[in-house]
This record gives sequence, structure tokens and C-alpha cells, in this order.
Amino acid sequence: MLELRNLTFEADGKRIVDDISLTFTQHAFTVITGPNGGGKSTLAKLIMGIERPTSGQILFDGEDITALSIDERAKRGIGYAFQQPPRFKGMSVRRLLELAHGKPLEEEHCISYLSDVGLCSKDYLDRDVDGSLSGGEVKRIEIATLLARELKLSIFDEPEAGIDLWSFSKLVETFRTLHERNRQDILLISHQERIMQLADEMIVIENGKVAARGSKDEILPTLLLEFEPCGINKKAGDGYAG
Ligand SMILES: Nc1ncnc2c1ncn2[C@@H]1O[C@H](COP(=O)(O)OP(=O)(O)OP(=O)(O)O)[C@@H](O)[C@H]1O
Repeated sequence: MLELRNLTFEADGKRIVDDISLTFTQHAFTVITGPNGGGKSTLAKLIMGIERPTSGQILFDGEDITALSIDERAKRGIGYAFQQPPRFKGMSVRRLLELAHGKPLEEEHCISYLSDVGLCSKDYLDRDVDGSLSGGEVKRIEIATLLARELKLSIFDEPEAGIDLWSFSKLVETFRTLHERNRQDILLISHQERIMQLADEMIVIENGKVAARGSKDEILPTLLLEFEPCGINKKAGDGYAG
């Protein structure tokens, strides 16, 4: 279980994450949303150890992990899928999945992980994760690497970004199954109402602070009221999910 205590991150003289204290519910599907630039990705990067807090603590399963490296946090079962995933020239999709899994993977499991993110394995398994893949393909491959790991906490940063509507529908089902089957904690940053519908709990981050927290039934109507004029929930309307 994840707990944040007075977490603050400052850069360029600005408080990007501002004294956030949160205890996440164990085994819950938590969706974080809020306006662009509110500090959601920074919060996720602090949890993964990609950024270091200016002050405050991060506890995972009761252990203070604030000073631990990304690698040490990964060993404790925390995984993070970037908003804009990196590419790995010279590394095949199959190898990347095996590295994520920690040991060789049966062909059928590779096929299943790729299928879960809407990719046909015969077209991708032996391709390199390099610039020849589209942004949406790299994004889905990265999500597949999180599925291939045995994690206690999976953090997905806007998994819908750049994903077409057909693959997005598949992803929504995959997140639902991941949550129902694996009983892991899921922390998912999203602007998408269909993903918010999966949430056990929602957190709205605005100006680096928790602006609201509650069930989807409590939070969703307020989002539509507060943010619809700015288009936050209209991203899917043009044929793309994000
Ligand atoms: N290392 C940094 N140095 C300076 N500014 C930063 C740094 N990291 C983030 N920011 C700024 O902090 C703000 C919050 O960024 P962040 O990416 O966390 O927002 P977000 O809520 O995830 O936004 P979006 O919904 O657009 O993805 C932005 O204005 C960003 O430019």
C-alpha cells in the first residue's frame, strides 16, 4: 500500500507538487485526473523515483522508500508506464518483454501480452523497439511490459494518449481484467471518462494539490461541470482516445 506524506517538489522556484498527503486504498483502481500542468505526471515520477522530492516522504508497504533508486523501487514491485515511452534501438519486442518478466517467456505468453494491448504478435515480436514504430505502438508495447511483470503497484501515465479508439477499447478491457484478476494496486493518470468509469477511487490534482477525492459517482459529475467548457473530457470526440 502506498502512502505519501507532505510530498513537495519544487523546480524553477515553483511548487509543482505542493504538500500532498495521501494514503491509497490497497488493491484499489485509483484514477488521477485534473487540468494539464496540474502536477499529475510529476507526482507519478516522484512515486517511481524518477524525480526526487524537495521534502516529504513516500511509504510503500510501510517502508520509507523516499531515498530508494528507481531500480530498488522496481524490485519492491512498483512499475511505471511513461506518458511518452522511451525507445530501445537494437532491442526486440520479445527481448523487452522477457527483460520485464525477468526470465524467458513462452511464445504463447508473449502473444497474450501483446494481444491484451491490441497488437498482433507476429507483426511485432521480432521488431526492434526503435524509431520505426509509431508512438501508439511504442506506448502499447510499454503497457505490455508492465503486464509481463509481477507488480504490486502499476502506474500508467495517460495510457490513452495517441491510441486509436479500437485499441483503446481493448486497453480499457485489459485494465479491467488486470484489476479484477491480479488484485494489484493500479494508479492511472487519465483524462478519459471511460477509464474513470473503472475507478474505485478518483483524485483530482490541480496546481500541485489534491483538489478533490472520492468515488467516481462523486467526482465525475463535478468534473463535467467544472472542466467541460475547457474540453478536458472531449478528447475522444475526434476519433482518437487521447
Ligand atoms: N523538472 C521540472 N522543471 C521545471 N518545471 C517542471 C518540471 N517538471 C514539471 N514541470 C512543470 O510542472 C507543471 C506540471 O507538470 P506535469 O507534467 O506534472 O503536469 P500534468 O498534470 O501531468 O499535465 P498533463 O495533463 O498536461 O500531462 C508543468 O507546468 C511542467 O512544465
